[in-house]
Amino acid sequence: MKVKIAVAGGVTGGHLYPALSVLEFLSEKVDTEVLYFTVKGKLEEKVLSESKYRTYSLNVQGLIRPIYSFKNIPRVLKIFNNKKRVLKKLKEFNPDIVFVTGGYVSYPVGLSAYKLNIPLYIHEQNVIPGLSNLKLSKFAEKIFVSFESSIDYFPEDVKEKIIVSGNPVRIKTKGELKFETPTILIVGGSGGSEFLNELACKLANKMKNYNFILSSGGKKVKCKEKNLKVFPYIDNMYDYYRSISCAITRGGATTIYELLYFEVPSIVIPWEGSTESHQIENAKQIVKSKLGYMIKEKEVNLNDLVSKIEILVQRERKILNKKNPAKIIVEEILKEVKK
Ligand SMILES: CC(=O)N[C@H]1[C@@H](OP(=O)(O)OP(=O)(O)OC[C@H]2O[C@@H](n3ccc(=O)[nH]c3=O)[C@H](O)[C@@H]2O)O[C@H](CO)[C@@H](O)[C@@H]1O
Repeated sequence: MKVKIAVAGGVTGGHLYPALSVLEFLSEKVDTEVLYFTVKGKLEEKVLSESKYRTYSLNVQGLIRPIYSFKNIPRVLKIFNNKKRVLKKLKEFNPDIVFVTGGYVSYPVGLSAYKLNIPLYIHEQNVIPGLSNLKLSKFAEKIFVSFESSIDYFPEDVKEKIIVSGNPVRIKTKGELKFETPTILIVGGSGGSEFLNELACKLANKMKNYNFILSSGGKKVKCKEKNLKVFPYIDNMYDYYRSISCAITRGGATTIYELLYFEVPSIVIPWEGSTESHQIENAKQIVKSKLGYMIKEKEVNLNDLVSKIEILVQRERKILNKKNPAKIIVEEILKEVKK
């Protein structure tokens, strides 16, 4: 059996990695031919250049909020211009299924799938669904969500198509890591966070008996502390999640799901500039599952943070063997293709 699948979802790691996790699982099961719609110059073009998947680059931009801003006119025009290119490419490729994971690139791809009568599956990472996925939900055959509470945000007439699958986790390892000293990972999402970079410096300076690892997103780090190791990006997050004592992160949905999946004791400081403050809703999942704390940026206090870290690092870490949500989505894809 061979599956031809067209995929879109990127610009940030939060949209890209769940899609890649599904493709990895699918390729393990069956012979797979992939066409990935990418956004010019964005993260997915770099990551996918090292993969065996075929790509098709689009020159589109996301919409500025509020939506009815005149600045959006050229952006909407770009989306419309690209729609014709997508439709043509998709028709040529003629996939069995189209799978999108949100972000503005998903919209023209999902809409074209619907026009061409190709089954459309969508995955939403965030508790509050993104605009593209929400608009595409009525055209989709199946809608996968990471969290049960997302269901409330979808229109009534699409709810029967929703499956609470969880968020596909990417398992990429370079080998087991072992830390002698309690180690705290600080990561501000796929693009990094200047706020967390600064906080990492303050914490490393105040907590000399702990090791800190920071994924800076290539953004400036203004200190050189002995107990702070800085990487512009970490490729093998899987290895770190399994071996650290605790994490301090932003509230990106994919990061949040990974923390839940690997049961990492965590402190989440959501980025409040996110659309509709959706990172706050994501972060609440950590509190709900009693895995750690959510602190609003304005309420961050160094002494309070130190005591929270001291509590979290006491928790015992377990190595767990859970079902990857990617498997649930792959099973549904295979059922659809076999129809
Ligand atoms: C600024 C922005 O638009 N943020 C959004 C974006 O976040 P962003 O891309 O920052 O997404 P997430 O925090 O959800 O996910 C980041 C992903 O990158 C990986 N990673 C990160 C750092 C690193 O060094 N190495 C690495 O592999 C993480 O393990 C994770 O898989 O998409 C998310 C999912 O739709 C949204 O919830 C966020 O609000």
